[in-house]
Amino acid sequence: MTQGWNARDIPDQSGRTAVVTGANSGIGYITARELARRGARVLLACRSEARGQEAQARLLREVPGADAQFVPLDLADLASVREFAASYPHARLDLLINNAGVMALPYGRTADGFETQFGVNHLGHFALTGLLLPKLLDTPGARVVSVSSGMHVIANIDIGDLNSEHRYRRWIAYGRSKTANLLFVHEFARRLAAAGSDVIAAAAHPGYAATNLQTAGTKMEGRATATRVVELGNRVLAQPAESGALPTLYAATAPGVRPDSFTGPGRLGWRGAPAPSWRAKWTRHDVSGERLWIASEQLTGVTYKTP
Ligand SMILES: NC(=O)c1ccc[n+]([C@@H]2O[C@H](COP(=O)([O-])OP(=O)(O)OC[C@H]3O[C@@H](n4cnc5c(N)ncnc54)[C@H](O)[C@@H]3O)[C@@H](O)[C@H]2O)c1
Repeated sequence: MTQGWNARDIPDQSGRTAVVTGANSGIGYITARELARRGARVLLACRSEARGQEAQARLLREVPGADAQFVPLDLADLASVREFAASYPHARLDLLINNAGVMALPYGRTADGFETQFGVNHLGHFALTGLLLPKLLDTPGARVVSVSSGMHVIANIDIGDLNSEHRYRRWIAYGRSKTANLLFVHEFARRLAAAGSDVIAAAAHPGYAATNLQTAGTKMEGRATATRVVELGNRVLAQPAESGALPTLYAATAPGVRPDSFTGPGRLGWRGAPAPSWRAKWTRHDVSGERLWIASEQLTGVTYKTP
């Protein structure tokens, strides 16, 4: 069914409004650009003003006449998330693409004291989605796509140590944050169905795509050799960000996408056309999903108001 699906297959998005987090680079930028190319109004929700403005200018060069605007959003700061949601200017929100992410960083904390990977990849998006939920519920056919990763398979969440305070292993923390993305989608989809809402919560996995993601940590630590090795891997093994964005674009726009589905990069698991992706059993665990949800509400102070 998804055989050979590519960006040309994105249905017309005229009249639709999309928010893409982390839209200044990599998969987020391509996602924003292709949605805009199909006629969507796109808000580029980015942390850095300079990079956000640059991305907006680049997008307008690449898609002349596009309706694309940078809006500041720092997912590592709940005040910024609240400000973004409170000043959201449009009546409708058709697509919320929870794409921004960080990977394998040295231990750090967000402005609110959460471990950075859990805080940005999961909690920031949890708060953002909850605060924008009234707009999503008011928009027929709205979808929320969370960009997870095949790397979720390396770690289940540890509900007793969500901020990795007892022990921090950077890759495990990344895997946990990506499991949290999938558990969030699972529990959100369950809650939406129970409320009789037609909002679709789905997840995507880009495969291995050459972006800034892989070198952010090594650059932060000044590890030049490691950075070069990772860059070589990106050149030789990875697919371009254009291909990495396809599962997200598919989950966001293709007809027939199911709630709580996980679209990945095809049979090989790391590149190829969008297809249903394998996911670890623990990402569909109802009790875990509910526990993570309750903890996320407590940590962020954001309570979801489903009808
Ligand atoms: N590239 C891959 O191979 C790959 C594989 C699996 C999953 N992913 C996922 O894809 C998503 C996109 O990553 P990418 O590969 O395009 O990397 P990228 O580094 O190019 O993009 C990540 C984006 O997130 C933004 N971001 C980081 N911290 C933020 C914050 N505090 N507030 C707002 N924005 C913030 C960055 O500025 C950047 O724009 C991530 O969620 C990542 O985990 C990527």
